Amino acid sequence: MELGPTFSASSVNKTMFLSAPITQKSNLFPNSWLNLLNFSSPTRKICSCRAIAKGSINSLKIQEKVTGMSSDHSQDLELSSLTALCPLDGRYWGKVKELAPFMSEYGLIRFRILVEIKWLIKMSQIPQIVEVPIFSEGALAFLQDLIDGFSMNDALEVKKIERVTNHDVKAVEYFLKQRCQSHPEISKVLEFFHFACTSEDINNLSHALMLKGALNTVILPVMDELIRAICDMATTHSSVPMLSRTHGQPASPTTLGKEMAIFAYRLNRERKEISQIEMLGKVAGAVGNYNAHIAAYPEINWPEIAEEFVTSLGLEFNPYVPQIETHDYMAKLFHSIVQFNNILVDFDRDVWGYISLGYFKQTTKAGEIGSSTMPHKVNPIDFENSEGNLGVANGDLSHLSTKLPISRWQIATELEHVNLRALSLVRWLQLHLVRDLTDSTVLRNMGVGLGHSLLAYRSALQGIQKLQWIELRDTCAGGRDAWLPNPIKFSFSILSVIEENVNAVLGEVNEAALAEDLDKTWEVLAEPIQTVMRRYGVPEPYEKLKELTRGRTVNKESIREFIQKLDIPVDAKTSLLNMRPHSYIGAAAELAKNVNEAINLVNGVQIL
Ligand SMILES: O=C(O)C[C@H](Nc1ncnc2c1ncn2[C@@H]1O[C@H](COP(=O)(O)O)[C@@H](O)[C@H]1O)C(=O)O
Repeated sequence: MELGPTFSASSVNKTMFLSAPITQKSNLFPNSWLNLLNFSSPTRKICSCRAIAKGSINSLKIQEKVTGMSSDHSQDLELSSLTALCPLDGRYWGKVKELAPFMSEYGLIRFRILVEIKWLIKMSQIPQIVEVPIFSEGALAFLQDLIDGFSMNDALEVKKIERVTNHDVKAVEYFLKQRCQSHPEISKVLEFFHFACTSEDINNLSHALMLKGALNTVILPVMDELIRAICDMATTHSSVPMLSRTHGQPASPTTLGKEMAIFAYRLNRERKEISQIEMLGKVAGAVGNYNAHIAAYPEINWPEIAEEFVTSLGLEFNPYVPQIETHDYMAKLFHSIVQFNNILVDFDRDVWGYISLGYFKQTTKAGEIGSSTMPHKVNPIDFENSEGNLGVANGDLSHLSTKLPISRWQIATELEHVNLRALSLVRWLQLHLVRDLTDSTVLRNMGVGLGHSLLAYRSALQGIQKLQWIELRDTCAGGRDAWLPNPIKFSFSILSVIEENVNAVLGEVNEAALAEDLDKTWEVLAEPIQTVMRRYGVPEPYEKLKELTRGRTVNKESIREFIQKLDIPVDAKTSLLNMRPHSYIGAAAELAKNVNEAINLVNGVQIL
């Protein structure tokens, strides 16, 4: 049960070639053909490279001589977590396997079985179809059992049939007919399995159900967990002052919590979008007009039946379709997940930066290695893993969302501009196909995009859990209460401290470091001072502050001296004199504290 398209050991001959750069040109492919291949997803690169590889046996032999490695290991290899080409099915299986019941080949067959059976039952409920009488309780239970009891052996049986039919949906139909042959009631209506259907009627409904199941059961709950964790960071550290860095330079202070709240807010908004996307379905036959249905039973209102059926599966009805469900909702869904993932990349990079600045310390685990050569290091590998996987996920999901809504005819128009060789291929396709199957193989990669997303969410969560915030001790040097609201927490990394004494050492050592840090940025008060001066009509406030601060060393004394000389009301002056970089945080603390109410967490809301 793999998340990526299956590559059996025997089909992965010449595996070594899969690492060949995709730009490598082969004699087998004219350049113009290479232009036609859209290599935007890793899995498709592999498929295409396999084709290129077939013509490259000679270079394999050369490679063998150079490396001294035997090239043909593939003969001995069986598919396992060590030989899987897709890391989701190998290295990361344990972290993503919950997706497999939905997103694998097994999952697809399972849902096809469900749809075919439900359609047969629907036929039995249409009064005009007298040939399929209402099923008895026993027959219904028998059919339900085929759905509920669907097993790996059943899936293998379907695959066995597919090896003969070379048609994956027909294989499911034959499997069901075989299974029901012995049932006295159902055996009489076997030909009403897949009645008037085209394969896409079964496929599109299965794909929608697979996606809905995977999102509701696995993806959305983990997204929620992640948003909750970031919200917790926001509220817990709502009042921890932090220097902002616009353009990487010290800027007006904020709080760490408020910066986290931004991410929680953004992620939550995208998550909400995802849960509001309507999953569409169709069951309108080979070209979307109920042609076969009407030919057999002209008296039935088939569009109505189709709508009833699609909605009974918990999906929205799409009434205007060609053969395929047009995949627009999928494009929207994958785009939204890409957007969610992009926000998370932003989060990962920011937290990575904060770790690097020493704002966070990461907990260590006995036995774990940070760097193979620099023993002191605790690398932010979880955030790096998350960012990397989000990139892979977005590559896949972006391709799905841009490719799926396009059918053969639009592609033909585009390709006409490419070159004449392409044109002749496309013309051939136009003449010979009423629909193309490019979506079929691409759709098998939904699990790849979702799997890498899931892995990235889990890595980010793991990274967050490892972040350690060290509470400043009450014993810290005085003066703190003047500028820090309680409870005060601040974190910082000290890469070189002795682990066992970490808390004791940090409380003291970093109190000094913290004070020094704050004293370094008194220039950030230039903004509030010049703004208060504007209020009280002091001429050229900006210019005066600029003269005082820009490119100069500014400290508490020089700032205070400047304020003392200002011709502004006493209250305003006192308030400015009391201000410190740490307290100049605006509404950041309140914004962070209120994040839960502000974003109206959609935790647990599922796609209906
Ligand atoms: O109801 C139909 O089948 C109508 C037919 N259109 C098809 N619709 C859906 N599936 C079809 C279609 N045609 C083939 N196949 C089967 O799809 C499978 C494609 O395999 P892959 O490229 O690995 O995804 C692979 O198993 C194919 O056999 C048409 O002629 O319009």
